[in-house]
Amino acid sequence: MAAIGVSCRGLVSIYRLEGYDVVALAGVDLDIAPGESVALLGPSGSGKSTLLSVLAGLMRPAAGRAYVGDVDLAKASEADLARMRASDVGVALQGARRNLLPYLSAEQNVRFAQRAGRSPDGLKPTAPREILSLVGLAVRGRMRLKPGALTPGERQRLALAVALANRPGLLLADEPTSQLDTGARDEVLAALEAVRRFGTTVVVVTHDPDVGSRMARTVTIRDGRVGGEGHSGEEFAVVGRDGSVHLPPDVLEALPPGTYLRVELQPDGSALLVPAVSPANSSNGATTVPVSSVPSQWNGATRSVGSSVPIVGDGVHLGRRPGDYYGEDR
Ligand SMILES: Nc1ncnc2c1ncn2[C@@H]1O[C@H](COP(=O)(O)OP(=O)(O)OP(=O)(O)O)[C@@H](O)[C@H]1O
Repeated sequence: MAAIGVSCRGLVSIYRLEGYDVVALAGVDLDIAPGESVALLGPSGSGKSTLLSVLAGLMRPAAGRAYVGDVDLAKASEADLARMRASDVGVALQGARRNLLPYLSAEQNVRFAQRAGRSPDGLKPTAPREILSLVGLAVRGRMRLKPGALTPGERQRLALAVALANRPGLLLADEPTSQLDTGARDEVLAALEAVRRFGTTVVVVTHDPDVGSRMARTVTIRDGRVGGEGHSGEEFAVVGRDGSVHLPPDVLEALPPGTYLRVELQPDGSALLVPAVSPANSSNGATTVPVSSVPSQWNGATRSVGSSVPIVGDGVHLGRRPGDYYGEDR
């Protein structure tokens, strides 16, 4: 199946518990192009796994829009979601063993997943060996082994193979490298890269910054929203639809919540942050936060925004276009 993209606009996701609700996603705006490879990073509890669950069609958006290809996850019928899960989207849950049947060999696990799912377009399923070869497991001796006899890294790659059994256009993997040593982690990363080259969009949740640094794009989720992005190793804050920007953690230390700021647009189109002692007395003691020259991006096209950049917290609005990226001053 051809690679499938993702689009979220103001995506809200809520766990409804007895007596109270937990807002796990609080307005995610995110586009992932078909064939991209993206790592979702962020602190524990920030909403990464919830986002994965929504994209997998396992949880409905409470508000906002989310599309996987042309499937509208808020409006799709249960049958449409089941179809999407069976053929369009492959999911590797956290913990390889949760994805595998312990009494079947590696090859049989893939074959079983093919029977449980549905071959795209009614085509004959791909030979399990071909899928196992994609993740580096098509070695006869290994294909015949049961999950318990494989190494942890091989088990994780088998979990990916099972998720790929029906050749989905989008692979979602939750912490595929957790608890692996460096060698096994690198093999899993190589397998994910092979999957992407094969023409599958890859979205991975990870705590491991090293894993993030090996993916072309990282998206950091903070407090249920997109808090920043990394492209080719460079970090950017992202202007949200409401004009707000998450402060990067190191800037937040210098400008803690509650800090009053003046945001000054410069003639060259850049902007400065000016912390103020108090709004009533902002001319006394105000200092300028130095910011650096960076490009910003809009829909993938790089354009210059000038010699300094704004870094502002919730409630401070920039009046720039939503989705603009700003580099952090380092
Ligand atoms: N089944 C659930 N019931 C209630 N609240 C939940 C449930 N799952 C997650 N949450 C809450 O939703 C928020 C987001 O959790 P989520 O698991 O998506 O974050 P995460 O970034 O994946 O965290 P981690 O990295 O620790 O897995 C957290 O406040 C969490 O406590």
